[in-house]
Amino acid sequence: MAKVAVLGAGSWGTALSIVLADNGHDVRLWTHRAEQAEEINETHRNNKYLDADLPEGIKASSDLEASVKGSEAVVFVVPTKAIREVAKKVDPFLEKEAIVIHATKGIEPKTMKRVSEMLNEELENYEYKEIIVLSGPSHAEEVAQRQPTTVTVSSLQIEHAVRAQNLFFNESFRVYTSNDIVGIELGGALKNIIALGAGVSDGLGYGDNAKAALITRGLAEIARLGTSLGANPLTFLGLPGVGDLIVTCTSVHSRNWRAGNLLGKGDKLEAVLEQMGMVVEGVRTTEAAYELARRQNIEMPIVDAIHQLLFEKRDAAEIVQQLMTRTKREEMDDFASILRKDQGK
Ligand SMILES: NC(=O)C1=CN([C@@H]2O[C@H](COP(=O)(O)OP(=O)(O)OC[C@H]3O[C@@H](n4cnc5c(N)ncnc54)[C@H](OP(=O)(O)O)[C@@H]3O)[C@@H](O)[C@H]2O)C=CC1
Ligand SMILES: O=C(CO)COP(=O)(O)O
Repeated sequence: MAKVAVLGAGSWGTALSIVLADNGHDVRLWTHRAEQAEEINETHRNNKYLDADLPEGIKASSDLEASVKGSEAVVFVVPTKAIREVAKKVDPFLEKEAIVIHATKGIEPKTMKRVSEMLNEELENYEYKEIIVLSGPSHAEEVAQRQPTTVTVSSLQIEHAVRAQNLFFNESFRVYTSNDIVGIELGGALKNIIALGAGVSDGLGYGDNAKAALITRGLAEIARLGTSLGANPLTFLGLPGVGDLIVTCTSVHSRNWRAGNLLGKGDKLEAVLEQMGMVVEGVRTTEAAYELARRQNIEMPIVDAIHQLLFEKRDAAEIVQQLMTRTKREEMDDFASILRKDQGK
């Protein structure tokens, strides 16, 4: 069994630590707050973030060097905005034999970089092709209860993805592999924007028809942008694509859905984020996707609408009206263009 360092003691870092400890691994759950490490080690719980008893195999620590030293795998699970800071801090201690995995879902505003690209820039000894992402429809709350969950791990070097698959795979946590890291990271990050929209729709009092429309047309936007950036269009029909989109748009566990729901009910963004107390990745990813869509010259009306709501202080009901009254068009236009692109036409 391996020593594994999990960097980030929020809800997802804690849930992934449970999976690893269930598999018999010796888990170091690193937090930047010493008092949180003490609390976890004394109570075997991480109450602020997850309602679960933690297995004995998890030891929390605020000592980064001790956490990663001798680890066979290092798993980054801090929010996107903290990735560079934590990667810079951990770089001097990383041993080349360790595989680097991340389970963070976001795109960096301004640089428009995916998390694996940010890690590649910050970690001296790792090549881009070695970095692994873990993503899929997986709310921490259900993983902690060992409810059946499926995710995908991806790396350009498939043997790295297989090592991650072996590390996490168990009877309630089924892990697939893929080499489409671009599609998998984009699917996981962009669905958060659509989940904000699904929450807004519910907050406004709209029903299942509206939500199904958002999910379906949201998937078309994600696939259009993703394909323009080199992703395999089929990835968006998989777990880290439509799978994660469904779970995030329809679950009360989703922080993005919950934040959107409060916005739809009329609360202000700053108040909503303060109230959440956990990361709502879709907000910063909206900034990045809005710019990416312009750079790639891709039409993304739902992303534009969420951008207007979050950053241009537009009224939610007005934005829905604007989406509904866009120019008439043929439904499968976007898919036809994705297929043509995939076939090199
Ligand atoms: N929750 C889930 O079900 C899932 C989440 N994800 C993704 O995982 C990532 C992490 O999310 P999640 O765990 O839910 O977020 P949470 O908000 O639950 O926790 C974030 C954690 O990161 C810590 N943190 C924040 N900034 C820093 C920093 N600069 N240095 C060190 N630690 C820091 C926080 O510390 P502090 O307590 O001090 O604020 C906290 O422990 C996100 O990208 C999310 O999209 C992916 C799949 C499922
Ligand atoms: O990515 C997730 C589930 O797969 C978690 O989504 P939220 O961050 O919206 O809770």
